[in-house]
Amino acid sequence: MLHVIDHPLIRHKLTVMRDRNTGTKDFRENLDEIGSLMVYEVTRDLPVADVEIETPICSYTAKTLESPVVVAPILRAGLGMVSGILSLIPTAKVAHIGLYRDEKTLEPHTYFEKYPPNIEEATVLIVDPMLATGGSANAAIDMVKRQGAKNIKLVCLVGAPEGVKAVEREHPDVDIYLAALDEKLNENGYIVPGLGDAGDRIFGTK
Ligand SMILES: O=P(O)(O)OC[C@H]1O[C@H](OP(=O)(O)OP(=O)(O)O)[C@H](O)[C@@H]1O
Ligand SMILES: O=c1cc[nH]c(=O)[nH]1
Ligand SMILES: [Mg+2]
Repeated sequence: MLHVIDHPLIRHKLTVMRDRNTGTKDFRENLDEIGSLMVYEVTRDLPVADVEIETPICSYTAKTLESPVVVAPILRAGLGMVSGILSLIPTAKVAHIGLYRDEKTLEPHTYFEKYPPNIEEATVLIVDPMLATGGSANAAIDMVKRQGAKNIKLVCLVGAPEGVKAVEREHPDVDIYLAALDEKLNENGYIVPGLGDAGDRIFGTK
């Protein structure tokens, strides 16, 4: 299921990121802030469990998060969303999924993976600013499923309809969260209007 998280603050910050004149510092800061704003909606349906506590006044059956959360950024660009998410879920563990998209074939290639233990019980948030053809997201979901993860959400900033369809087709059990659903992909596989190459803009590599 696709959720587009439409909020004036997210729209405003995304506009700053889309602007070609925005430099690395402001691009990073806005990505971080949007990550925080999105995670509030993304975690809305996390399961909670009863816990017995003593307030200063009385005994009380309160609620606590039932299962751990793992944040799994797709390198490199996904790293730019991690600190914003951890600011709201500071106890989350972090997995790393190293993937790059071949510039010509647009096929994803894996170069690194590292996971915290007990990922089977966790809610896994795969994060990447860009969902273009969906090849990288599908590969990342395959990878975490191979580790035993069952409860997976995909959190991206900007998605193309092509990428959304590809993930919905291969992984109908994975909810997709976007800050914006853009128009299309161009002939080079870039999202239109998009925000360019997220990794290069975050890390200043172009
Ligand atoms: O949906 P897709 O067609 O697979 O494209 C999206 C992927 O491309 C970008 O990564 P890139 O390969 O540029 O790596 P980088 O983050 O290291 O720049 C982006 O961050 C996604 O991971
Ligand atoms: O528009 C796009 C598509 C893939 N990767 C990006 O960083 N941007
Ligand atoms: Mg890139």
